[in-house]
Amino acid sequence: MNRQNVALRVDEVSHAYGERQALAGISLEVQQAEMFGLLGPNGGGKTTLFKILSTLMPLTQGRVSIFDHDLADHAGAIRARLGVVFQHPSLDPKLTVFENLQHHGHLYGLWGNALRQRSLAVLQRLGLLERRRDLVETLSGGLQRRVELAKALLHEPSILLLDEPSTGLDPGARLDFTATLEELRDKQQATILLTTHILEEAERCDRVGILHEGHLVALGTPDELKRQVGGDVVVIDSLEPETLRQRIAERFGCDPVVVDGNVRVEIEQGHAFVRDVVEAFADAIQAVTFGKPTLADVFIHLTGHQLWARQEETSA
Ligand SMILES: Nc1ncnc2c1ncn2[C@@H]1O[C@H](COP(=O)(O)OP(=O)(O)OP(=O)(O)O)[C@@H](O)[C@H]1O
Repeated sequence: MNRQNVALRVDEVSHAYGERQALAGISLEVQQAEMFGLLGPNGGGKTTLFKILSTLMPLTQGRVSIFDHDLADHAGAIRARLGVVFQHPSLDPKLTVFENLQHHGHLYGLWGNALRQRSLAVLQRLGLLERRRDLVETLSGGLQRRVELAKALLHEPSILLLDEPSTGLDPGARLDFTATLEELRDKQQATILLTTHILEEAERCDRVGILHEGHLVALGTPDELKRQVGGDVVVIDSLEPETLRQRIAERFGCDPVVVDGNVRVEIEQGHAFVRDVVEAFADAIQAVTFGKPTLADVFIHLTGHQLWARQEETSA
């Protein structure tokens, strides 16, 4: 990694809420013009780290620097260089898109023609110019998120921090929003750090850090992380998973595990294994799925747990 181009450096950051250790010695770097995703299940520590980085919560242990400004000493200077999109809506629904931007601009000391020109430029960049006179409450969820982004960009920040930006968006709007972020990275050289528990969003980041119980359990490009999982992933639904797990281990000399009531095998040549396992244990198998590893498989591989509960998977 080129240390010259580091935009954000997190060094051994820990945080405890009373007895509960929410972050345990997190270190990572985000490069300029990189889109970095912090992926993790609920409770992993994403929001805690996000709050520290966005200066909402004091840093109690470790170091954070943003463009070589130390967070502990220069929180004010850092705040001016951050564009933050929070998980919860921060727009006034009864105002127009343009009015929302004007109010936000005033908070950053922008006024008059300069603010107007900058608002129009940001709206243009995000494809919102035509909608500037619309009340925010009349916009779709996806468009409202884009207005949040416009707000965050108004003071021309050096780094964008986004907390679960696509939560609540339908898959189409989510793809659209991620494409907007990619465009900002590619055309404006924007540095982006986002938290997410949505796989598709993490897959499109340049690099991903996986947070689990306050620890950074993996860090790398999505492809690098997926290569940590050996071969293909076969998941077998069985009424007696533990018995089947043992029988498969004995018969095939592999190392299956039971995760959430399913037998899970990481194996090369998964398609051939599926054929063989079904032939060998047809009586004990309800269903089999097989595929290339995803980041969810990386998480299981590293922690032995699912990234999220089943019902969230379908509704996310
Ligand atoms: N204000 C608080 N007081 C006490 N414990 C807290 C507080 N905020 C968070 N925690 C705990 O710290 C741990 C990390 O929480 P955090 O909100 O950072 O995780 P997260 O990955 O952002 O999860 P989520 O996606 O649910 O927001 C969790 O165990 C959580 O219960």
